[in-house]
Order: sequence, then structure tokens, then C-alpha cells
Amino acid sequence: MYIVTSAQMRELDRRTIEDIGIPSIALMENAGRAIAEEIIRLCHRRHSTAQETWNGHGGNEGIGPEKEFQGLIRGDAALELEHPEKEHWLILAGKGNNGGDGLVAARHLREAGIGVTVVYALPPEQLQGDAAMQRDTAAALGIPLLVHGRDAVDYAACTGIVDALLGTGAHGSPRGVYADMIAAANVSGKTIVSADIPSGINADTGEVSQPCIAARLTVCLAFLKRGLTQYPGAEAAGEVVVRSIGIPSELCGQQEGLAFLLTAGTLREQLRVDTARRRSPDGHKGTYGHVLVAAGSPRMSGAGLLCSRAALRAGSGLVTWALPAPMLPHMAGAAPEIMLAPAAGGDWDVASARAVLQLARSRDVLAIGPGLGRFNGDGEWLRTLWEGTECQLVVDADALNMLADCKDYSTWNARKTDTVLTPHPGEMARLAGMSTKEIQRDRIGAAVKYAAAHQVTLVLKGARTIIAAPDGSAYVNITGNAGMATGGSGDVLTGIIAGLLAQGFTGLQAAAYGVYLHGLAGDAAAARRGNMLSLIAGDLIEAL
Ligand SMILES: NC(=O)C1=CN([C@@H]2O[C@H](COP(=O)(O)OP(=O)(O)OC[C@H]3O[C@@H](n4cnc5c(N)ncnc54)[C@H](O)[C@@H]3O)[C@@H](O)[C@H]2O)[C@H](O)CC1
Ligand SMILES: [K+]
Repeated sequence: MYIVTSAQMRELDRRTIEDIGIPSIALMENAGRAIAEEIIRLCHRRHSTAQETWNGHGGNEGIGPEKEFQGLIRGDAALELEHPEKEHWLILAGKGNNGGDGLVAARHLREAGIGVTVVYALPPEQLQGDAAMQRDTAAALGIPLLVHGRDAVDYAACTGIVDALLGTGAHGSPRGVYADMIAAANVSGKTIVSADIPSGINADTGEVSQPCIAARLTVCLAFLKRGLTQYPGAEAAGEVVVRSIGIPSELCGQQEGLAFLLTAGTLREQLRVDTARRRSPDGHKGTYGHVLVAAGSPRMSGAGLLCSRAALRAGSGLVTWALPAPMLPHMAGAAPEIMLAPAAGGDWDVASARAVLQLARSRDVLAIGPGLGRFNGDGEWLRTLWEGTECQLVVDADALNMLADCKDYSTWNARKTDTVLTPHPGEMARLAGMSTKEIQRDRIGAAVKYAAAHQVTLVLKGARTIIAAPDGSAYVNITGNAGMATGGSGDVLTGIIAGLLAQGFTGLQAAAYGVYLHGLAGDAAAARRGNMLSLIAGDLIEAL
């Protein structure tokens, strides 16, 4: 599924109208109709949960000829509701095309027998173009209208509210009457369905203004908007349904710098990951790659262990864990499947880079960082491995902080194989020289910019993890849960990505597939436990 910015959406809109010849009013009709259909679907669900109260009174199923005709003659099921008279919706209409969509929805809801009242944010004379046409149509049908500020609006009396105040044409926080209406809608406690995006969110970043509509459902038009995928926007949007409105998807596919929702379909079709791939019957441990993990330190030994075990569970044929020699006796019994290689005398030091480099020569992947700690000369240590290894590289945790301190790293010799960086927002902030708040404000933007500038695959972790590719494309993950916010979870992800790289996936494939599987493992582990609260990183490995 494509994810677009509002600028991309405007361009797609323009090309559909100008190059393909679909009139804008037809797109608006499709948009409004889709919104009405989704509202009716929502009402169906609401009514069916309240069914007990009406039991015995509903429908005439199975009575006489009605039954005979079933399947032969059908009505417009998408716009049918058994008791439409129980519903009365307020349509809050802004003066732009988002308002126009709302007016079309009002007309279709009315047609379904649902009571509707339009509440204009501004005097309706101010509407222009397609939206003005919808205003006139609604008036011709006698749809009741109110104007904010001129008429009293009883929000408490309705059964639901359509938020068609601001769409992708919004700039900055909602001002004036828009802010007042958003606040009133939220305070009413009524079910709110947003047209395209909740009024008050930034469609590109997911930032929310004060106030911002808190929607139960957002009917996103044409293509998913970036801001609906990232928190806090994702929270404000509620459930999101994307409805096509007639804009050809191949036009979208031609856009530069697209983002995608990371689904099983995206993995297979967009990223060419064979998710059903089987091990060949005559394969041996060497067939499935060899990961070298350089991680852990005497005070954080678990990080290296989690990372190494995850690499094995992700399917790597062999895993060697390079670690400081004094840790070896303590780790020897911890995971018999992992080979241990002493790479430093006491603790990690700059000289140990040679030992790791030597070990990496015969390995397919090097994963560095989890639990490593910082030490004198660690920048030089990292540079030696960055420039000296020919295998694929995954850089995490402290190794990312080392990288952030090496301000000149873009002048280092370019790596010949794929490099995957896996920062959490704090590490990302240090890498990009920004604050964590700035990173979180526009996560997709920050990830895309960094990956393209440094020609790496970047995994920006956190709820709705982003995988950004060197070519400027990005993927947004939706698997996983809040229980995964626990120590060691990131070490497991690094191991999974390394384990996938070892089996021949590219950096982008391994990063995307790894993030997806890591989240699925979290969901499976939470389901197995019956709760997410008690999830620990080791559970993720077991769930793989
Ligand atoms: N995707 C498509 O191809 C289609 C989308 N449709 C819908 O159109 C909106 C975008 O419409 P647009 O007219 O460009 O802008 P808006 O309706 O979002 O609002 C612009 C309107 O609001 C004023 N304004 C802007 N920012 C603020 C603010 N912060 N506070 C107060 N007022 C603000 C501005 O002056 C304008 O007057 C899209 O989201 C879809 O819903 C089409 O209907 C179908 C094709
Ligand atoms: K809206």
C-alpha cells in the first residue's frame, strides 16, 4: 500500500484531472460516497452490538417472496441500514474541498435515510469551485444547514459527526472557527468520522495541533497519508480505511520518494522477499551463512547473547560471537549453539578491531554494537571495521553513538556491501545532529533524508518503525506492540536482521523483513502470554 505526502497527493490529483481527464467533481463524488459507505458500515457495527434491545423486531428475512428474490434482485447494500432513522449526523464542513467531500457524504447519507445537518465553518457563500457546487446541490435537496457562529449547534443531540473541516490543504494549527468546532466536536463525546485526515493533524508528519480531532474512524482518500501512520497522528485518526476514488494507482507508482506500508504483500511484491522460502533439502549449515556478532561487555553481556541467539533463530547457519576474553567462561554454557571467539584482552579496546577484522574475513555478516559500551579510540575501532570489512554490516547501539561522534564519517572509504543502521530515536538524533523531539516530529522525513544522504539502509525504531532505503523510498511497519518496549528488544532485532542478511537477503530486504518478523514475534509472544506487559526480549526469540 502506497503512502504519500500532501504534495504528492496534490500532484496525483492534478495529473488525474489534467492528463487522464477524470473531472475533479467525479473524484469528489467518489470520495464523499466512500465516506458515506464507511459511516454506514460503522453504524451497522454499532447497531449489531446493541442488537439485544431490538431482538425480535428486526427485518423480514425469510418471509414469502422477499426470500425468493434474494440473490436475484438486490438493493445498494453499501448504503443500506436497517434502522437509519436512529441516526442523525452532523457534517462539519470547511470551505475547501475537504468540506466538499463532506457535503457529498451528507447527500448519500440522506439517501440512505439517515438524518443529516450540515454545519458550515464559514458562511457558505465563501465556498468555491467543486465545493460550491456541492453546497448548491445540498441546498437544492433541502438538506438542513447551520452556520457556525450564526446558529446554535446542538452537538449533543446527534449520533455522529463527520469531520470535513480541513484536509490536505491545511496549513498550520487550525485557526479561529475551525479550532472552536474541533474542540466542540471532541467535547461532545460523539463518534467522529474524519474525511481524509483528522482536522488538526499534519498530513505529512503526524504531528497534532491543539486542538485536533480525535476520530473513531478516518476514511483516507485515494492513498494513505504519511501523517496517519506515525504517532501521535495515528492515535488521532483512530481506525483508518483507505478508499480509492478513481486516481489510477500506476500514477502513484511513478512518484519519486514513495513510502509503503510494510505488509506481507509489500514484502513479496515490492521488496521481492520470498516469505515462503524453504531450506533446500540438501543444504548444510554453511548454506545459510555465518554471522559474526561483536557485542556485549562485562557489564552488558546479555546484549551480545540476545543478538547472537536471535541471529540463529532467524535462520543463520552459524553464529560466532566475538567478545572480551574474560567474559568467555561465563558465557560458555549460556548458548551451546553459538561459537565464542575472544577478541579483546580485558574489555573492548582500539586494538581489538584487528581481531574482529580477522574473524570477519570468513563471515558473511558483521553485527556490531549491542552492549559494547564506549572506550578510548572507539571511533578508530569503528572506522577500521567500517572500511576494512567486505561483508554486510549491521550497526546498532553504542556503535551508532561512535558513528555519531565521527563527524567526518561520510569521507570514509565507501562500503562495498550493504550497511544497515538501526537507531532508536535518541541514537538517530545524535547521528543527525538534531534533538530527539525534532526526529520524532517528522520520523519518515528524518529517516529518508539520512538514508539517502549516507547511502545506508536505516531502521528508525519506535512505534511504527521506519525502514528507509538509500534510493529515498521508505517502509512503515505496523506489526508489534507496546510490550516490546523492553530492554534487549533492539538487540534481538539486530540479530534477526544479521541472520537474514547471512541467508542472502539484501540490506533493504533484511531490514524490512527483519522489522516485520520482529513485530510479529512480539505479537505472537504477547498472545501466548495473554498480555503484552510482561513481555521480555527473550520471549521474542522464542516466538520467532
Ligand atoms: N485526493 C484528491 O485527489 C482529492 C481530494 N479531495 C479532498 O480535498 C482535500 C484538500 O482540499 P483543499 O481544498 O486543497 O484543502 P482543504 O479542504 O484541506 O482546506 C483548505 C481550506 O482551509 C483553509 N485553511 C488551511 N489551513 C487552515 C488552518 N490551519 N486553519 C483554518 N483554515 C485553514 C484554507 O484557507 C482553505 O480555504 C483533501 O483532503 C480531500 O478531502 C477532493 O475532494 C477529491 C480529490
Ligand atoms: K478532515
